[in-house]
Amino acid sequence: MAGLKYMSGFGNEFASEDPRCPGSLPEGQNNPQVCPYGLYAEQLSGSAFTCPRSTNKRSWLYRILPSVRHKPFTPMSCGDLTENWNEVEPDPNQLRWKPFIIPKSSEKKVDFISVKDFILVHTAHMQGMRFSVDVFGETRGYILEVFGAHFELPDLGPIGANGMANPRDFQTPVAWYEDRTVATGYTVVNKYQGKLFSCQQDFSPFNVVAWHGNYTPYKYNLENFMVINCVAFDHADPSIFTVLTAKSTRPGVAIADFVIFPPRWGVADHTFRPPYYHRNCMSEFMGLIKGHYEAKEGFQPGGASLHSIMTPHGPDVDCFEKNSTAVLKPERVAEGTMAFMFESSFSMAVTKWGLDTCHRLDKSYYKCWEALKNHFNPNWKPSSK
Ligand SMILES: O=C(O)Cc1cc(O)ccc1O
Ligand SMILES: [Fe+2]
Repeated sequence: MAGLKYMSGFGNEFASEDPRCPGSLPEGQNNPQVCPYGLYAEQLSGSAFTCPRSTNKRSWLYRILPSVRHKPFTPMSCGDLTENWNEVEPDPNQLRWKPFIIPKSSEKKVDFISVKDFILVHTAHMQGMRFSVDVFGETRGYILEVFGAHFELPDLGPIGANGMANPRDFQTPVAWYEDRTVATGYTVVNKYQGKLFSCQQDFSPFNVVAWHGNYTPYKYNLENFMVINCVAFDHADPSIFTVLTAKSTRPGVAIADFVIFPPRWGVADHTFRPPYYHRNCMSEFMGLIKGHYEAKEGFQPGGASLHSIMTPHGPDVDCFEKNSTAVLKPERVAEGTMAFMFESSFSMAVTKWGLDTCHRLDKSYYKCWEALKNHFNPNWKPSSK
């Protein structure tokens, strides 16, 4: 929304009133007998009531009409969205998708709801905050829906008190309401147990005049990430680039980590600088928002890759050969690019649409490693330093 103001901080207890209604936030209590301005009080719980304070999330919303005033939900077409994770056989191969096609403006309009299900990591069912999506011009996006935990900033350990994604760069919108009814009504879509349902109501759901709490939407500009990188030798694990983590109950093991590969300096000495070859007990789903990913040609903006649990992967042959002989001097890595990874301790099932119907699977992906040569020399001798 143009001109919308934001408050800065991550996970804060915020309080906000639409400036058109001063005093709309009840003072000293959440649930007065009658709310200021004749508003309705509604609590939105993002955690069990009894979660410890450190993980308890809830907000109190003061609405023109409460969310409950809607016509009954009825099932709607789910399109290619699925909740059946057994519809295709598991595939442990390296998978890569070409950029997903943006429909021509002459074709049927695609709205957010008909967007395909890409990755869904789920441990329990939980519904969340209502939102609308508006885009300007041709747009692609990636969505990660995490159930059972909320994203947190990762601990910084020896890095210290500052760095990586800094809390102040997260922005939460201030209260803003619209008091609108439209003849055609508003459609609210609810994803419930993996299926879509819709209901009609005659008033705007964006009718919160005042609110307080710590369960809020937020936005974060990835360019604000304070990048840490190796300044001596060897390639650091990509956990140094974690923006947010949704923790599981096992310490250090994430339901999902959101990791980025931002522009940075590469200065490591006597090191093969790009990502190493590896097999990981976590699943790695990657996307490229813009630019070029250092370890792979053929990974295009708007495309994606999935390297499943223990699936071997790493730099393509050109990247390996070039970087094995490169003269190492300080250089900018990933300038003008933004790749990311959703890393999860869960196995990821790919939908029928993703494997088949979308026709974007790059069937020749495996070939990028085929020309890797055997450089083994049994007579190799350490060179004198
Ligand atoms: O596979 C990938 O490209 C992501 C990745 C990057 C890196 O620098 C180290 C490990 C890793 O999984
Ligand atoms: Fe990887």
